[in-house]
Amino acid sequence: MTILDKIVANKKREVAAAKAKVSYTQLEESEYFHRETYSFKEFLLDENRTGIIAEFKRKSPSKGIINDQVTVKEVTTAYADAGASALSVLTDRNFFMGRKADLIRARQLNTIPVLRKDFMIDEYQVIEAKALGADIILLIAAILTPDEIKKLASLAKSLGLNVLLEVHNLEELQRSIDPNLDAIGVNNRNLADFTVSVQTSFDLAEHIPDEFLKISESAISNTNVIKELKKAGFSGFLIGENFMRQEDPGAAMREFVKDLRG
Ligand SMILES: O=C(O)c1ccccc1NCC(=O)[C@H](O)[C@H](O)COP(=O)(O)O
Repeated sequence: MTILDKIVANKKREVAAAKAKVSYTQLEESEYFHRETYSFKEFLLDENRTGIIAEFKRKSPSKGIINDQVTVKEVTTAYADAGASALSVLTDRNFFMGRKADLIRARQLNTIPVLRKDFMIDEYQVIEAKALGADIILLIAAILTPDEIKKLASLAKSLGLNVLLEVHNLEELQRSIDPNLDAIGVNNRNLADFTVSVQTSFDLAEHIPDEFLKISESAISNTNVIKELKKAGFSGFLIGENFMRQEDPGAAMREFVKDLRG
């Protein structure tokens, strides 16, 4: 069983428990359920911002604990001040030490798009994402069929959410493209064996149709890579560990952005 299989098996149990605890009606009564979401595209292409989707990530299966000493408040507000185009907040508890409450907190404190970073396998989670205050959901091609992607993406769009599809290779990309997607993210981390290579983004860039925003995800740790990715057509850069492993992730992002704008 791969780690991804374990995450999905656990997620099925988690979603069943969440459904038993909070009904669809209760989700729809949330203060955020009827809010108008921020446009991912508008923030990513805003030249006053950086294209960086800055992630709040305490722990990961590949690295263990990264940073469990900082708060959502100090980190996400500093990320936004440093020029993040969007925030990514992990809500998976077992494998990433994330919490749904982290997403609510990030929403309360910030006025830029927030991505619910989780393993979406069920329509309930999409509705829940809207209720928690998310603007963007992530669909991971490696764990979904093309029909599931279509169904989840179409539900998300009907709720005003932006949809980011994550792929790791050409086969996943070609079988998963759907008109309801806003952005396609190339994950530079192989989720089966955790090896990382930014070359994956460069290799897939030309295969992503131009109507989708192109995002490069994971293992980005220097600004020269971002400059090269921009030349290859990427407008979004998802960065987690590079900032979160520092004592002050917000300050780390500020320095990074200074260098990027250099
Ligand atoms: O990060 C992991 O170890 C991981 C393992 C299994 C599934 C997903 C995983 N990460 C999710 C992500 O996509 C990253 O958190 C995100 O792209 C940021 O990556 P990084 O900048 O390398 O922290």
